[in-house]
Amino acid sequence: MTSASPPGHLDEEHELDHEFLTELAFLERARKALSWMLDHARMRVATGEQIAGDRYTSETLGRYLKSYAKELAEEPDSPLYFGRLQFGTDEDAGEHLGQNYYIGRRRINEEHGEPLVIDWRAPVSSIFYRASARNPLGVAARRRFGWTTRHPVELTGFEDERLDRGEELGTTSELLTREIERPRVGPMRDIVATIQPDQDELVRTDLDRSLCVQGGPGTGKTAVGLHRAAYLLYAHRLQLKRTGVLVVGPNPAFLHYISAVLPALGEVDVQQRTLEEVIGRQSIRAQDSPEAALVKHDARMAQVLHRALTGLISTPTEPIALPDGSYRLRIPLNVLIREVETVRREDMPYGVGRERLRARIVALLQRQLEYRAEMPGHRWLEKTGRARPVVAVLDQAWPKIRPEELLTNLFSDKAMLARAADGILTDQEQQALLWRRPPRSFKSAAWSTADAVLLDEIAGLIDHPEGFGHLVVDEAQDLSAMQCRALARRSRHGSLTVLGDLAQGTTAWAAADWHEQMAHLGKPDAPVTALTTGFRVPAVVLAFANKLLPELHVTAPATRSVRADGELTVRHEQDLRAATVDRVRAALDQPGSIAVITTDARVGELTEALQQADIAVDTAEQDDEHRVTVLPATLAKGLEFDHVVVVEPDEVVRAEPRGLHRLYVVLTRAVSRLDVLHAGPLPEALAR
Ligand SMILES: Nc1ncnc2c1ncn2[C@@H]1O[C@H](COP(=O)(O)OP(=O)(O)OP(=O)(O)O)[C@@H](O)[C@H]1O
Repeated sequence: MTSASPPGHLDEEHELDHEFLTELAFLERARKALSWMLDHARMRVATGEQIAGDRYTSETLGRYLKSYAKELAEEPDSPLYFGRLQFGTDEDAGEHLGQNYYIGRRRINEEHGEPLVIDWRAPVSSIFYRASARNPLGVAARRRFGWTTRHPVELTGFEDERLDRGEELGTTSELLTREIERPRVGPMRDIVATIQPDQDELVRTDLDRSLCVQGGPGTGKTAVGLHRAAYLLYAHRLQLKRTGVLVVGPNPAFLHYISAVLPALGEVDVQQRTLEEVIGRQSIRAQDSPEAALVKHDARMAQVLHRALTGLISTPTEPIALPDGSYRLRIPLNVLIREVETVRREDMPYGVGRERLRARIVALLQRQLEYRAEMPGHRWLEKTGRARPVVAVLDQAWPKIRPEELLTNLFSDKAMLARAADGILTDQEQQALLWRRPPRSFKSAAWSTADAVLLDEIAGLIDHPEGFGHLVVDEAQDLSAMQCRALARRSRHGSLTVLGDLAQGTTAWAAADWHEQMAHLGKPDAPVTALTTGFRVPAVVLAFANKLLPELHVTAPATRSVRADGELTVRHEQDLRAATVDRVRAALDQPGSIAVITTDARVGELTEALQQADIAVDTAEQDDEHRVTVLPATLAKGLEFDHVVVVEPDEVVRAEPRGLHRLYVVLTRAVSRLDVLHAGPLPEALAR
C-alpha cells in the first residue's frame, strides 16, 4: 500500500516525494483550467445576447450561463477532484488502456484539450467506485486524495490501492475513515468521494427502474437517494428537465438538513418537499381522533371514495331538445341513457368522463345538422357544448363536483357514507368518519392532515395530477397506504427511489412489508435491496440501540457499523436539568454539533436550563445558528449530530404508541458520542 503526504511546509519542498510534487503540479493545472472555464463562462454571460438568435433563447441561455458561472465561482470551496484511476496495460483495460483519469464533482477541461477531470457520474467513473482486487476491471491502481477541510482547500496526501497486486482497503481506507469520523457541522454533505460499491449500484440504476432500499440507521439511504437524483439528471438531463425530479422528506427540518447536497453536486432544479407540501391543497385546521386517522389512512378508503364519486353518476331523466334556428335538435331519453352507460364503462377519470359525455352529446347533435347538409363549424360545437339543455343533462347525470364538496357530503351524511362504504368499512369505522358537527358548507370545513390526503385522492379520481419523471421518497416506512397512493399518482409515468427502515416506523400505519408498500406506491415489482453497512453510528452506540430490535417486531437485516470509535455513557441522575447542562458543557469542549433529544413535553424545560447556564441553543424552528439544539424526539428522524444527549428515554417510549420505534430513531442519531440520562427507570430492553 502506498500513501503519501507532505512532511512539512512548502519550504521543505525538497522532502516531498516525487509523486506528490507531480500531483501538486496537476492540481495547479486543474486550477488554471477551472479559472479559464470561469472566465469563459462570464464572458459568455456578457455576450449571451449575441450568441443566441431570438430573445427567448438568449434569455434562457443567459440564465443558464449565469448559474453555470455562479456554480464555477463557488467551486474553490470544495476539492477539484477526489480520486484517480490508473488503468493497466493489459487487455482488461479495453478502451482505457494505459490511461489515467482524475475523478471529481464536475468535469474540468482545458481550453483546447481533453478533460482534466471527469464528472463522477460519467460511465468510466463507476469503475472508480466498483473496481476491487478480485475484479479490478482493468485498473492497475486507484488513488484517493486527502484535502484540508478549511478554505482554501489544499492537498494533504493520497492513498493508493494497487488492485493489480491484490491490494484493497475497502472500508479500512484511512481517507474514508477520516471522512466518516469527521465532526459534523452544518447541513448534510455529499459522499461522492467515498461512495461504496453497493451504494454505487443503487445510485446508477437506470431511470426506467424503480427501487426500494431498506437500510438500518446511518447506512446511507438518504445519501444514496440524493446521489441517484444527481446521477439521473446527468444521464437523462433533457428528459428530466421536462418532467422534473422531486425529493419527498418527512418534515421541513429534515429537508433543510439535506438541502445543500444536490446544489453542491451542481443540481439546483430538484424540488425538495414534504408530502403535505406536495399535496398542498388545504391549510390544516383539524385534528383527527386516532380511530378516524387510522380509517382515513387505510387503503380501503380509496374504494370508498371511488364509490362515492361514481355514485354521483345517475340515469338521465329528460331528453334533450335544442332549438337551432327554425329547427329543434333532439336526443331521445333512451339514447342519452345509453350514452351515459357507455362513458361510465370506459372507466376514465370522473372529470374527463363528464367532458367525454358532453362531446358525445354534441356529436349526436352535430350529426343531425349534417343530415340537413349543414356543416357546423368550431364555434357552433363550442356553443352547443355550453347550451343550457346540454349542461342540464350533464349536471343531472354527471354533476361537476369539487373534492371538498364530496368529502364534506360524505362525512356529514350518514346514509351517503353507508352507501359508499357498504361491505368495505365496518359500522364502527363509518362512525369514526362522520362529523359530529358538520360545517354549514364545504367552504367552512376544517380539514385534518388525513383529510388532505383524501381530498388529493378524490382530485386524482376527477383528473390525473401532473407527475414527475423521478421521485425520491425518504422515510417511506412511515407513509400510509393513502399517502403512498398520492405519490403513486405523481409517478405514474416516472420511476421511484424509495428509502426507509421498517425498524424506524413511528406512525400508526407504518409499513410492515416493503413489497406491500411498493404496491401502494404503484410499483409492485420493484426490487427491494438492503444496505447493511452503518457509516454514522459507532459500533458501541449501535449495539446499545439494537437491544431494542427484538421488541420492534420487524424483519430487517441487521446493520454492521464500520466505526470502531465513539463513546456511550448511560447515567442515572436525580436532577436531569443539571445533568443535561453538565453533559452539554462537556460536549462543547469537543468539535461538532450537539443535540439534546427528549419528549416534546420536556423540550421547554431543558432549553430553559441550558439558557440559564448561558449556553446558546437552537430549537427545531430556528436552527443553524448555534452548536447546541434541543430537539423533540418526534423531529429527530433523518438527522445526525456529533454528540447526542438523550434525556429520559422511558418517557420517549411512553409518549406514543410506537414509542419504542421512536426511541430507536433517537438513539441512532449520534455520530460520535451518546449520553443517555435517566431519573426514572430505563426501558426494560435497554436495562438488560
Ligand atoms: N459511502 C459513504 N461515505 C462516507 N460517508 C457516508 C457514506 N454513506 C453514508 N455516509 C454518511 O453516513 C451518514 C448517514 O447517512 P444517511 O443519513 O444517508 O443514512 P440513512 O440510512 O438515511 O440514515 P437514517 O435511516 O438514520 O436516516 C451521513 O453522514 C452520510 O454522509
